[in-house]
Amino acid sequence: ADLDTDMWALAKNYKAFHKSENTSDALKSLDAMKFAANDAKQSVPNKLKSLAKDDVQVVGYQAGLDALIAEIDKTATLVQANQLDQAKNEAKNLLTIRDENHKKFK
Ligand code: HEM
Repeated sequence: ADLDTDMWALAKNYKAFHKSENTSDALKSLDAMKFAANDAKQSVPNKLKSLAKDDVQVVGYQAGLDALIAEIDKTATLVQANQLDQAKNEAKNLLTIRDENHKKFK
C-alpha cells in the first residue's frame, strides 16, 4: 500500500486498540498496526523522495518505523500477559514516536 494508506491504517487501528476490551480484539489491532508499519518501510516519504536510499534521512525514517514496531511488540507482550490496562498505558509511547517522526519526516 502507499504510505498514506499505511498511515491511516496505523491511526484507525491505534484507535481500535485503545477502545478494545479483550485480548483478542487488542491483539488484532496491534497486528494490523505492525503490518502497516512494516509496509510503510517499503515507501519513502514525499519529503525524502529526491534522496538516495542510504541517505541518513532515509535511514532515519526506517529507524523510526523500527522503533514503532518494537513498541508495538512491547505493547502486545503486555496484552498477552492479560495486562490490557498496562498495555494501553505503554501504547502512549506509540504516539510519542509518531510525533517525533512526523516532526522530522512529514
Ligand atoms: C501510531 C503511529 C502513527 C500514526 C497514527 C500516524 C498517522 C499518520 C496519518 C493519519 C498521516 C496522514 C495525515 C497527516 O498528514 O497527518 C500520516 C502521515 C505521515 N506519517 Fe505517520 N503516523 C504514525 C507514525 C509514523 C512514523 C513512526 C513515521 C516515520 C518513521 C511516520 C511518517 C509519516 C510521514 C512521512 C507522513 C506523510 C506522508 C508522506 O510523506 O507521503 N508516521 N501519519
